Order: sequence, then structure tokens, then C-alpha cells
Amino acid sequence: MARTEPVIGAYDAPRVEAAIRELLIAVGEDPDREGLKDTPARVARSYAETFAGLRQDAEDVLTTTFDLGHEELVLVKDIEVYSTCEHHLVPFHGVAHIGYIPGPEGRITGLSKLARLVDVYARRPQVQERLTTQIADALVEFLAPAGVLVVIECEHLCMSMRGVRKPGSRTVTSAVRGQMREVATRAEAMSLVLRH
Ligand SMILES: Nc1nc2c(ncn2[C@@H]2O[C@H](COP(=O)(O)OP(=O)(O)OP(=O)(O)O)[C@@H](O)[C@H]2O)c(=O)[nH]1
Ligand SMILES: [Zn+2]
Repeated sequence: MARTEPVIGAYDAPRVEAAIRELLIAVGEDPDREGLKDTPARVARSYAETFAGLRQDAEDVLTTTFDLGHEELVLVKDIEVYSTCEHHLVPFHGVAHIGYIPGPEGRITGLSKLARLVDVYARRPQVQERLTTQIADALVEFLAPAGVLVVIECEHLCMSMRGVRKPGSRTVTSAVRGQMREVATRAEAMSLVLRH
């Protein structure tokens, strides 16, 4: 396979396909057997979606914002998260809870846009901590809110199916900005997040 400098952000499907074929050979498989012959092309199509966030940013989804004069907590719970652990390239999945308090000069966004924002950052090679802070920082930048709380709870398949093999353990990360740092506000938001 020809080696060239990486082009950050570009998606090179033929190169993914060639790399997957090579990977199959490297793990001891026959990439030409019936069940695998279409796999490199299939994985190339699949990775285009799995890593689509590399070619998107918050600006692409936080387009619809309104000025409603609402200055109380807005909390969207249990937004499904599917991401890929950047250490092992296996999935981690779970839920995100996103809360924000619109600021006096701030804007609110369509609720679906919060879920779209999660995907922008989840569809990349990631670690859960960075996913959490990127979502919080994007909301601060685009909505100028008084406060933001992002809590993510995920199971990492790199800890379940291999390695330490502890299925069922969940990792919880949070990022807190602005007024949401105040102890009472944060405690109230957390109690709403954790109530099932
Ligand atoms: N902080 C953090 N760690 C992660 C995340 N995803 C995976 N990891 C950890 O990344 C670490 C990588 O450790 P290494 O020792 O380099 O890799 P390894 O030998 O495969 O480690 P084991 O998973 O323990 O077998 C592991 O402890 C993983 O559990 C994440 O989102 N955040
Ligand atoms: Zn991992």
C-alpha cells in the first residue's frame, strides 16, 4: 500500500478498503473467502458514517436558535451515544444528558440539535472525557448560555469484550460551565439527571 501523508479530515474510502483487506490478512484471515470478499468495501462505507463527525462541527448543527426569553433550566436526558474508543477502535455506548440555562443575551436551540451535537463529536475516534467537554464548550460558544451541564454514562466495549473484561461497568463523566457550577444549581440538575 502506498504511504502518503495523512490528509486530516478527508475521507479516503479506497484507502480504508485497502487497509481493511490488509488487516484481515494480518489477523490470519482470507479476505477472498466468500463471507469476507465484500467486507473491505462494506467497512469503508460503514466507517464513513462512524467517523462522519471528523468532517462536521458544531456550527453545522446549532443552526436553528431562537430567542424565547426563557431563562430556566432546559434538560434533555437519555440521548443515545455511540462512539468509538480512540485507543482500541471499538465502540463505547450509553447516554448523554445535556442541561443548560439560557443566558440573558443567549439563545435556545431546537431540542433535536442537542442530539445532533452529540453525534458530531461522538462520530470520531474519541475518549469519553473529551466528548463531554467538546459538547459543553460548543454550547457555551454558540448559545452563550448562563450555564451548561453535560453528563455522559457509557459502557466501553474495550473493557467488556477484551482486556480487563468487566462487562456492565459504566463510566460517568461530566462537564460543568457557568452558573451550573454553583453548588445548589448543580445538585438540582444532577438530581434531575440521575432520576430515572
Ligand atoms: N480515560 C479514558 N480511558 C479510556 C477511554 N476509553 C478507553 N480507555 C482506557 O485507555 C486505556 C489504554 O490503556 P493501555 O494500557 O495503553 O492499553 P491496553 O494495554 O489495551 O489496556 P487494557 O485495556 O487495560 O488491556 C485503558 O485503560 C482503557 O480502559 C476513555 O474514554 N477515557
Ligand atoms: Zn478502548
